[in-house]
Amino acid sequence: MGRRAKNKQAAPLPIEDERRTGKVTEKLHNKLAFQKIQQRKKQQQQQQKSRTGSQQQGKRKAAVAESATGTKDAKKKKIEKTKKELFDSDSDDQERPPKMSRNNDALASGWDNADIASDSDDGSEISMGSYEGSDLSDDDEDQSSDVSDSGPGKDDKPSELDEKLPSNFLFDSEGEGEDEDEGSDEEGPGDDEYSVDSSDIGSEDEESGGDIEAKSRRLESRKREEAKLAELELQGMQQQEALDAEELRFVLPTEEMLKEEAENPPDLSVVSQRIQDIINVLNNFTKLRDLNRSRTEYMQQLLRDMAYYYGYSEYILEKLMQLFPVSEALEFFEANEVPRPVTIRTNTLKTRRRALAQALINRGVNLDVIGKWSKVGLTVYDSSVPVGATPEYMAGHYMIQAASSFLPVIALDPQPYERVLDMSAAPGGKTTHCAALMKNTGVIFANDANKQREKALMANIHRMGVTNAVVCNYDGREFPKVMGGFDRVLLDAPCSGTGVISKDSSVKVSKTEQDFQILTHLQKELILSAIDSVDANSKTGGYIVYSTCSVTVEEDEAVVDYALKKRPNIKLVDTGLDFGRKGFTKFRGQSFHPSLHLTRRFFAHTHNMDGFFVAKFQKVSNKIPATPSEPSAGKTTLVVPSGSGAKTRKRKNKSKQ
Ligand SMILES: C[S@@+](CC[C@H](N)C(=O)[O-])C[C@H]1O[C@@H](n2cnc3c(N)ncnc32)[C@H](O)[C@@H]1O
Repeated sequence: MGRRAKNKQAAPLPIEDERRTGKVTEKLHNKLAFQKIQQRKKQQQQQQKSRTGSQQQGKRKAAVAESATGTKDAKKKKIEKTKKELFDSDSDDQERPPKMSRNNDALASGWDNADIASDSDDGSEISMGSYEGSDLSDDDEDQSSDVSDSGPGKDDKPSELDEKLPSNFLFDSEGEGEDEDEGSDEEGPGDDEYSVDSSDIGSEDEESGGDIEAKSRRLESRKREEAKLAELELQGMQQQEALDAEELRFVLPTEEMLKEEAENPPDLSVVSQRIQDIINVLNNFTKLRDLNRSRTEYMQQLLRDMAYYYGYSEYILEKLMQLFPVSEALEFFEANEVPRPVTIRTNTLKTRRRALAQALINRGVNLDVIGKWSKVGLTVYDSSVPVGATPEYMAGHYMIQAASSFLPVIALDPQPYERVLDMSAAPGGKTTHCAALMKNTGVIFANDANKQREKALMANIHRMGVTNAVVCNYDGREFPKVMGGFDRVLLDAPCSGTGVISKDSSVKVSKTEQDFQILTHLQKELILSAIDSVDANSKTGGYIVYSTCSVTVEEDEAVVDYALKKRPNIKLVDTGLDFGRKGFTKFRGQSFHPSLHLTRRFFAHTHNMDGFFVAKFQKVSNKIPATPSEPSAGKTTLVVPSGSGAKTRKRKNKSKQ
């Protein structure tokens, strides 16, 4: 009791004193334990690094891929593992051969401490230097056995290692609870001071009630020690996570650096890496951000870098970025750099797909069907002959047509003997498709405001053997005054062409804010004309299809939403296309009619076809309710596509070309 009382009063020694005296107190014990954990982690990391080589990118990706929940899971697992290790080390102790004396137990514990100390990089190693190189991290059990085999028992001759131990080492390090610290410097080891773990309970000494009490206290002390170790382990893991996060943290370039970059543009590979880094940060912003920079700043840098890397104006790039989460935006822009597969549509007015495929294969064309969604499409993989100049092409057996261009006609679903208007028809890919579906019956009014482009329209009509088309040249907004009462109207509207950038890269830089204003205004006027040109009482139809080869919301959902508001006598219906993304019902603070989900969006990176938008309306009444003023300007606008994009020019009201 006296010793206990004395030890109770002893305040924990400062670490420096501990080093000097070689005493291992609770504080140092914990410190050393923590250092040991850190050391192990370093070793594991080094091993990991040598396995993964210098692929920093991969590591970053993996780290980013480890989402918040993933990280939590890993943390949980680590904690479980730590607990298990602790438990196992208990088991190890318990599995010691019964012949091991308490001295040996104590020495074994001393080894634990020596191990911890050996990982320390401070002066305390001096007293434990002899244990360096004894990596106990994985071999506690072995070393315990060694001790049991050859280590000093109470009556044994001390081994060389044992001699190097500070005389009080075992007692202090084991008896760390205040009641537990029975060993003292002066008195040296006695039976009572030796560390006893749970395996001792039930041993030869159990007859003594005092012993049991002491053992029980030691057991509790041991548990406390384990809990502390677990806590240290957790702290270690948290610190490691913080270090990892620090490593992944991406610091934005300063203003000076950006100025320097403006004068000497950086290598594209540097910009590409920075794009990836910023996306990583944005995907795990709380953890990886530079605390002095806002999300907006990261976004701005990302926009600048992506615009530079992919060659877009920042205006267009930002507009397109808004459609996707950042990492998907990257896929979108990447897909725009790759040409889409060449696709052709069989002209069923002249041939069948099987016969056409055979004829082309015989000419050295490598092709396949386009997909389940079309019975007339073929994808051309490669060809030893130009597919735009084969005898089959000249004979009008097929049209070279983008896969996405099939979609509005499938949605329109024109029927034989109907009266159909193709409001913006040139150069006629969709007109000739309609004619084929109508089996050259009924009538298609193939209109386009651009006379020049109508030459190609007429050429295609002739080549494809279409005999039910009437070509006309009106501004679409003049319908239905020119004529109306159609069963179906297709408005494949003039647009910015942001869905076909892989074909016409000029869109990346040519479109301005003003262009979008003019285009959307025109689209809104045209869509109302298209709706007004349909007969709601058509026996077979009463449908309008609006499509664009643009993916911007202002040209797509916003125009459709506008039409729904202006013409309550229409409703959106299913397009009949069983793939494609649903249109937006909400976008950047804008809310559209809930039925907008019936519209369909197509993207190169998700559907391997040009970006496209399709909406199908049904007209339920011919009465146009009175609505607020429509967006009619004092002048008409003709949008002339150049390639796939569109150029805008104004002309005086009503003056035809
Ligand atoms: C996307 S292209 C049509 C492509 C066509 N549907 C096809 O599949 O071959 C848009 C067309 O709208 C025409 N256009 C532009 N402004 C117009 C207007 N006010 N009225 C009618 N057509 C217009 C352009 O000349 C252009 O040919």
